Amino acid sequence: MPVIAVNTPTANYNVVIGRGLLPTLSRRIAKLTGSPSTRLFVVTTPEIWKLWQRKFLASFPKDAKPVVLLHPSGESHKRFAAVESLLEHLAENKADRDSVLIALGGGVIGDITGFLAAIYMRGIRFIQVPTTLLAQVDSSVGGKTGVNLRAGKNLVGSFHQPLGVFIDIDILKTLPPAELRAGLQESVKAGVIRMPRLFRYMESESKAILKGDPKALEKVVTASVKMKAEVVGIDERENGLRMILNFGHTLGHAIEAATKYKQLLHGQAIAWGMIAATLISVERGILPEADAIRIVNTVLAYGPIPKFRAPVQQIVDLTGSDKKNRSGQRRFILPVSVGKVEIVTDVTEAEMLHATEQTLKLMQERGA
Ligand SMILES: NC(=O)c1ccc[n+]([C@@H]2O[C@H](COP(=O)([O-])OP(=O)(O)OC[C@H]3O[C@@H](n4cnc5c(N)ncnc54)[C@H](O)[C@@H]3O)[C@@H](O)[C@H]2O)c1
Ligand SMILES: O=C(O)C(=O)C[C@@H](O)[C@H](O)[C@H](O)COP(=O)(O)O
Ligand SMILES: [Zn+2]
Repeated sequence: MPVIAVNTPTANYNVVIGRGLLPTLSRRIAKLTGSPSTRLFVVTTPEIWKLWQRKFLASFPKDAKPVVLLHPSGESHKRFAAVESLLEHLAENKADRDSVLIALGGGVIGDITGFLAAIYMRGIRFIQVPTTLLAQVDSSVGGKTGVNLRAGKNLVGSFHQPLGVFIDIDILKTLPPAELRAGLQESVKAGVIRMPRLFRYMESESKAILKGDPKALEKVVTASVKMKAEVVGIDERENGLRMILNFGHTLGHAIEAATKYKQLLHGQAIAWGMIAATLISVERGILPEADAIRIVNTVLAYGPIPKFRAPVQQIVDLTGSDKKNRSGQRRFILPVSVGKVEIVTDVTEAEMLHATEQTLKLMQERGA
């Protein structure tokens, strides 16, 4: 069973990856918290709870069942209002500084629960049990937590590392195919930015991966987590290297905001942004065309990316709210080969508009 250590200046924890982990959680969590009597609070969505509560609760003794807080599904619910109401529930249920929150869900639940843990009583512990592929390969690791504002994605939040991450590949069995694909697109990102081996694997094995073969998924998850653990270990608070994890996000996040978080899944918006960034690299002559073709084809192999409605100029304007910006300068992560990217600050508005239009055209041509 792969165990990947994450070591940052503020925390050391393990990401455990395997099959059949869910029914063994109670023992594992007690080991982490140091006491079987720690009060546990699970934050999850009604859909996930309905599907997985029996397996999740199986290992907890009758008198030590976690308190369950349900939060509605979807990116449009990753909002401050939800945080306030969940905090009230924690207080009503007498959560204290020794209590531990468990995020049982995708990235939305993980980001919200991590944020609750970061601010409730000025900070308590939390554990990630990611249930989407996207959360398993990316959002459950690294301690970025928070919510969206109308002006942009994740504009409020905190860095707060989990106590541990338990990834059960079996839980992906019930994940809708579009969610699986969107998660796989964030894994292609991991390959493009720093893991050419993962990229090649995803390029050649897309059939098995898309079928949901657990062995193939475990490989993808393990490689993606390894890459992320290494990056956040070097740069926990995104002062430099960690920005590479934002490949595809400058325009991707802008599209999510422009479409009010309702038309595309996060992974789909990022897939779109990765293609646009790849086209900028080609136009600049910093990425060989052959590599660009491989990147675009592999991103789209895990597609399609649904059509969305938003004015191109508005998308470009919204990149102005990106957290990577400094002194008004937009930052882009541009591929220079498969497995290597550069962080640049001089992409012009004209380049952004052109790449956005080119990407829209390409999508039309591919019927994506
Ligand atoms: N913190 C980070 O580092 C980080 C990294 C990447 C993405 N994110 C954030 O993650 C979010 C996207 O996360 P996501 O793609 O997991 O989406 P999500 O959390 O919205 O989950 C997707 C949907 O799948 C359902 N679902 C989850 N697990 C299921 C299962 N096993 N079976 C059936 N249904 C299931 C959920 O109820 C939900 O409807 C975005 O808000 C993004 O900004 C954060
Ligand atoms: O962990 C990171 O760092 C990332 O950038 C991972 C991204 O995939 C993720 O979408 C993250 O939530 C983006 O964070 P933001 O700080 O750019 O809002
Ligand atoms: Zn992302």
